[in-house]
Amino acid sequence: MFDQQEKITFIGGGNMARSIIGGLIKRGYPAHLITVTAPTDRTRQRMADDFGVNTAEDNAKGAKEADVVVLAVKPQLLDIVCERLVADMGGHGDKLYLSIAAGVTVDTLQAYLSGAPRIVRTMPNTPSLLGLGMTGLYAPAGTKQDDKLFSQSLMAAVGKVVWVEEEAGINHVIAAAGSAPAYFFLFMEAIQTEAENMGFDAETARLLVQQTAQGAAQMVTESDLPISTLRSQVTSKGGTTAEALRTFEEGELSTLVAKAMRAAVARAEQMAKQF
Ligand SMILES: NC(=O)C1=CN([C@@H]2O[C@H](COP(=O)(O)OP(=O)(O)OC[C@H]3O[C@@H](n4cnc5c(N)ncnc54)[C@H](O)[C@@H]3O)[C@@H](O)[C@H]2O)C=CC1
Ligand SMILES: O=C(O)[C@@H]1CCC=N1
Repeated sequence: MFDQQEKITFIGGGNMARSIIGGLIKRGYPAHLITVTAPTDRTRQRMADDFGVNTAEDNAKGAKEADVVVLAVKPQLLDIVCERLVADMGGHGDKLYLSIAAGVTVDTLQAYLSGAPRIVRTMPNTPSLLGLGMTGLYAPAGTKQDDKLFSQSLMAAVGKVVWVEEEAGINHVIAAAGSAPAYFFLFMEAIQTEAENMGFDAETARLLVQQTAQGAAQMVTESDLPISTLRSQVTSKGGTTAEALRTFEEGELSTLVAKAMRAAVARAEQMAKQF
């Protein structure tokens, strides 16, 4: 599975780092090659207990020996974290830096990392934890093939990957995949709530929604048919689904989804100017 096994340090042990690390360990990446840095004892302890990885409180200590550094802190912290990291390590160390941060461009990262030449941007999502992630990758012109291949194999270990040619494509991946699990969760929450209002207990309402969502997703995955055909197979003429879908149409659901995705892109663009 992993042709190359490098020492990887994750700077930050939050939701997304956890999802990727959990996925990597599940796929057999050696835990002793992974280090996570985080300021709180609790996060470090959980990472060590759950995945058997190394931990460090100090970012530079954790990253100094690494071949690959995954930047997994919030975008607004990246400047201070990166600048401190290279200062404490005495330079960027010519490591491969993989950023998962939304809205921070390669140029900006390079400036934060004292000109580090090996930077790849990735945009994963939380289902990586189950090996069902969807990640977009972007490497600037001139990136070595080895660095591209390693970044790709790392993210492919926790799901599917797509490369984008232009850096702006990362923002489109955010809208369609990075942020999108939350859209589906919101939809599922709404169904669950209304099922409860209709009289189902919470456990049954959750079962109804989770099994249906999983079944629908699996049908899309396993079928060659367009998604619209799968939809029409559920929609009997003059039946119940048609009425429900008509209600969505009246509420302009598709327009609303497009608007939401564009809002995600706009926010990423705004963040790129801000951070
Ligand atoms: N959560 C998601 O679904 C996705 C998140 N991302 C990106 O991943 C990055 C992290 O996001 P989350 O994991 O959601 O955030 P989070 O808040 O769960 O995790 C951030 C982690 O950084 C740690 N941290 C804070 N200050 C630190 C410091 N000085 N040094 C080292 N670690 C420090 C925190 O302890 C925390 O564990 C963000 O840049 C975000 O844009 C990308 C794709 C999806
Ligand atoms: O909400 C965010 O900014 C991050 C990036 C994609 C998912 N979570």
